[in-house]
Amino acid sequence: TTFSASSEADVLLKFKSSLDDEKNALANWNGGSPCIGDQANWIGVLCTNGSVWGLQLENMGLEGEIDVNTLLGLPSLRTLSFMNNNFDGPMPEIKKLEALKSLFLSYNRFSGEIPANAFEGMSYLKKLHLAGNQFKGAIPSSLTQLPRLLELSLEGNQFTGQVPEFEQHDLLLLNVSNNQLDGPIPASLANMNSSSFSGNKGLCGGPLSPCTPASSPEKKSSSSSTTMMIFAIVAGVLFLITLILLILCLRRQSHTSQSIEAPPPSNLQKKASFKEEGHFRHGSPDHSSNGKKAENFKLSFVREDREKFDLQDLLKASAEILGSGCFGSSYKAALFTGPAMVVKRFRQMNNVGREEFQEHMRRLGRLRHPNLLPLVAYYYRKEEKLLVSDYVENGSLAVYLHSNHARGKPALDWPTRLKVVKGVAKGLAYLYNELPSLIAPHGHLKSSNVLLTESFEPLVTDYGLIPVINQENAQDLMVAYKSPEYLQNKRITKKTDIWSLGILILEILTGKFPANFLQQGQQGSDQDDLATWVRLVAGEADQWPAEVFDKEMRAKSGSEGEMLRLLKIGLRCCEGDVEKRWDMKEVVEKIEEVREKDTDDEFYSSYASESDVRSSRGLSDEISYTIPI
Ligand SMILES: Nc1ncnc2c1ncn2[C@@H]1O[C@H](COP(=O)(O)OP(=O)(O)OP(=O)(O)O)[C@@H](O)[C@H]1O
Repeated sequence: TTFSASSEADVLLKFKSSLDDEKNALANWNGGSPCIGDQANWIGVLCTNGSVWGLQLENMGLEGEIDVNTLLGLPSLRTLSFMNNNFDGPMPEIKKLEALKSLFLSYNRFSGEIPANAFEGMSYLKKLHLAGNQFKGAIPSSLTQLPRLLELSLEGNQFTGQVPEFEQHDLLLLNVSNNQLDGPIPASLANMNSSSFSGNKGLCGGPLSPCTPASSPEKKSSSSSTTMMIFAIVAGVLFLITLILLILCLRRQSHTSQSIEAPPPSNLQKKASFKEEGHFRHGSPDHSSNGKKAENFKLSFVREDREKFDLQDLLKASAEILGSGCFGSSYKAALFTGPAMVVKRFRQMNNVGREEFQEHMRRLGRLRHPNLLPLVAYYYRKEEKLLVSDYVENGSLAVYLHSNHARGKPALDWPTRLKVVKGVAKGLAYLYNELPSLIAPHGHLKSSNVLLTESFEPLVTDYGLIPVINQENAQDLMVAYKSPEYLQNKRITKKTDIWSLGILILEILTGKFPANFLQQGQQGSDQDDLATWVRLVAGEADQWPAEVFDKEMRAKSGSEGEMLRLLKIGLRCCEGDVEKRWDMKEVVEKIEEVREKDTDDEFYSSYASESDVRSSRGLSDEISYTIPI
C-alpha cells in the first residue's frame, strides 16, 4: 500500500495532538504535505520520496504522550529521535514499530523498569540511545537478541543487575556507565573501553579491576547476619542524618524560595511585548504593577560605532524566542528602524559586582575580529544580566549539523565545514592574544555558539564569560568544565579551549552531537567523549574509516586525505594529557595547512548512502587511512 502525502499529514497531526508542545515548536505542522520529495516541509520531519522516514524532534521542550499506535500509519518510518525533551513515564511501546532502525530517547525523564521483551522482534534496530533518563531495573534481555544492534547507549540511568552477554554482536558503541550495575562484565564485552562501564560501583572484570569474591552478587547475599545488622545500623544512622539535613535545607529554602521560585519580574518582562508567558515561568507581565523609571531600562553600550537604543526600543516590536540554552533564553527583537538584535538573558552571573562586570564587558566590547560576534550592549541588574548582540540570519552551526533535514536545507559540504573550522580557529587564536589574563579565553565553545553568516563565515559567540559566571554553577553550565582536566583534576588550563575546539572539529566531521557522549555533569574520566568514539571506530577500520564521517557531508572525490588530516587534528586537540595536547599556535598552524582539494571532479554523495561506501570511491594509495590511537 502506498500512503498519500495527505494521509501522512493526518497521521502526524494526530501524533502531535497527544504531545504537549508548550513552546509551540511544531507550529508549522499545520497545512500542506509534510514532505515534498526528499525535502521536509514540516519542522523535525525527515523525508524520502515524499514519505516520512524519520522524526527528529529534539530540544523542543516537548512533553505528553508518544503515541506509537498512530506512528504505525507512517510506513516508511525508520528513525525516531525525541532527545533532550521533557517526556516522562514508562518506555513507550516501541517494538510495535518493527521496521525502526534507530531510536533516540536520551535526556528526557523516562522512568521505571523496561520490560524484558520490550525490543522483541525489532530485527532492524541498529541504534538505541536511552541515556540520561531514570530507567531502573534490569537491562532488558531482548536487547541481546537484536541481530543488527550497533550502538547501545544506556548511561546515566539507574539500571541494576548484571550486564547481559552480547555474544552475537559487533557493537560499535556501548555505554552503560553511571548506573547501578554489578557483577562481572561478560567476556564478549571484555575488550571494550573501561569508560563504557565506569560509574557502576559493583561492576568488575573485563577492562575494570578483576572480580574478587566479595564483588560477586552471590557471595554478597551469603554475608553473615552480623554484617547485615551492622549495615542496617549504619544505614539507619545515615538515614537520620539525611533527614535532619533535609529538614534544615527545607527550612532554609522556605526563607529563600521567594528569590528561587518567583524572582521579581525583570524589567525586560515588565516591558514585555513578549507574549510567551510560558517562557518566563518565574514571573509574568501581570506582576508588573510597580512601574520603574525609564532610566532603569537603559542599556550600556560597549561600542562607540553603534547607534544607541534602549531596551524599550527593542521591545516595541514583538520578540521571538530563539531558544533556551543552559543560562536562560535568547530572544530576537527587531528595532523599529534598523537591524534585528539578540537579547540573551543570564541568571547565573553574580560572580562580580557592578563595577567589575562593567569593566569586563567593556573589555569584551573592544574586541574586533571577523570571526567574533561583537558584543553590542548589556543590561545590568543584580539578579540577572542581559547581553545584546546582532542577530545572525543564518543561525547556528548546531542547527546546520543536526537539523538540516528538518529545515529542508542541504547538509554542509566538506569545503564549507573546513572553512568553518578555519574561521573558528582564527577567532579563538585572536581571543587568546587579546585576553591573555583569562585562563580559558572562550570557555564555552560549542556548535550552538558558532553562528554562520550568509557566506558561511563563522562568528563565535558567548566568549570570555568565565570571569563573570557564578563559579558554583559553571560546572553544570559551561563547556570548559566538561573537559577531561576539569573532570579529573578540577583544573582548567590554557589548553582547555583547545579540547573544546577538538570536540567541535569532531562534531563537524562526524555530524554527531557531543553532549550525547559526555557524562552529564558527573565526575568521571575523559574517556567518554566524542573523541573516544572516533578513536574506537576509526582505530578498528583498517582502511578509510567511512563510519566516522558524517554520511551527509558531500565532497569532491580525492578529499579523503584532507578530511582525515583534519580528523587527526581534532583528535590531537582532544588529547586527555594536557602536556601532550597541542597549544593554540600549533593548532592554528596545522589547521591552516589543511587544504580543500582543488579539482573539478564531480561531487559525490557517497556519505549519504548507508551501503558500503568504500567501493564507490577511488581511494588514492599514498594516503594512510589508519588512525593512530
Ligand atoms: N546572535 C544570534 N543570532 C542568531 N541566532 C542566535 C544568536 N545567538 C544565539 N542564537 C541561537 O539561539 C539559540 C539559543 O541560544 P543560546 O545562546 O541562548 O543557547 P545555547 O547556545 O544553546 O546554550 P548556552 O546558553 O549554553 O550558550 C541557539 O540555537 C543559538 O544558536
